[in-house]
Amino acid sequence: MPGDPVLRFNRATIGYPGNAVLTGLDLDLRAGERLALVGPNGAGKSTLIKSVLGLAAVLGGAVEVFGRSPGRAGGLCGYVPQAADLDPDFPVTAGHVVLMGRYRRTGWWRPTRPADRRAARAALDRVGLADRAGVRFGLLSGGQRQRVLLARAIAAEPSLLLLDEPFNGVDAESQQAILTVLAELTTAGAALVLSTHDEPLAERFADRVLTVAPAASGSSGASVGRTVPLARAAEGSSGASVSWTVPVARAAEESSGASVGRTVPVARAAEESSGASVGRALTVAPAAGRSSGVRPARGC
Ligand SMILES: Nc1ncnc2c1ncn2[C@@H]1O[C@H](COP(=O)(O)OP(=O)(O)OP(=O)(O)O)[C@@H](O)[C@H]1O
Repeated sequence: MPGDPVLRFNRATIGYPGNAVLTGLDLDLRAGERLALVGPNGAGKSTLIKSVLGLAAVLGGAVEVFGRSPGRAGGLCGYVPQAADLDPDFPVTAGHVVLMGRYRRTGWWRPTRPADRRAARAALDRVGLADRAGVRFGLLSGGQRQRVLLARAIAAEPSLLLLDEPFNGVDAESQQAILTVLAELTTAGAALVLSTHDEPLAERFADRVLTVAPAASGSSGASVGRTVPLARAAEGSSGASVSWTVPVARAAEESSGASVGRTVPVARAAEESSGASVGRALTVAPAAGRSSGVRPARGC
C-alpha cells in the first residue's frame, strides 16, 4: 500500500518505568488499515494503545505516529476509551461529551463555534443517537455511552482511531452500529486499531489481528504474536507490509544472541508457521489510572 505508515513500531519495548510490558514489537499500519489487538487480560493491549498516545512509555526501540514521537502527532489520533472507565455521575449531556471531541481543534479554553456544534451533532447522528443529545451521559445505557464516546472521537475527524475494547457490554445492535461507522471511517482513509476479547469479531472485521501473550515468568516482557493478513488484505486491498515478530524466547534460541524478536516477511512467516489460518491479536487493557470524569478527547 502506498504512503508512509501512520504508525510504526520498530523493535519497540513499551510499558511503564520499571515494567516492560511488550518487547520486540515490529508493526507498520497504513491509512485505511484495520488492526485488531487480542490477548488475555494483562497482556498489554491497553499499553500498546496508550503508547501511541504518549500515555505509556517507549522504553526501547522506536514508535512513530505520523512520523513523530507519540503524543506529538498534532491531534491526528482519536481515542475511544472503555465507557466503564468514565464516571457516569459526571454532570454532562451526551451532546457535551461529543462536543469535547472538537476541543483539540478549538482549544478547550475557547468557546465552541457553530461549525463545532454542527460537527458534534453530525457525529452523534452518525452513531444513531441524535435524539439523546440532551440526555445526561450517566443516564445512557453502557452501549449508548460507548457510542457517544465513538461520536466524540469521530467529531475530531481523526486519521488514526484507537479503540480500547469498544464492544464491552455492548449489545448486538450497538455493536453493529459501531462496526458500520468504523468501516465507513476506514473506507474514507482512517487507520484503526482496536482491542477486543472477541476473536471471531476481530478476524471478521480487521485486516490483521495481532495477538499478545502475557510475559513468561522471568522474561522482561510479553511475547508478541504474529500478525497475518485477514480476508480484507487477502482481497488485495492492502498489500501491507506485514511482519511477524517471533516471541522473545524463540528469538533468543534462533538468533545470534539478539535480545529482541526478529521480523520476517509474512510470506516466510506462512511457510514457517504450522499452518494456522488465523492471526492472533495483541490484547491491551485499559490503564489503571482511570479518569474521574469525562475529559476532552485525547489526541496524539
Ligand atoms: N500505569 C501502569 N503502571 C505500571 N504497570 C501498569 C500500568 N498500567 C498497566 N500496567 C501493567 O501493564 C500490564 C499490561 O496491562 P494492560 O492494561 O496493558 O493489559 P491488557 O492486555 O489491556 O489487559 P485487559 O485485557 O485486562 O484489559 C499489566 O501487567 C498491568 O498491571
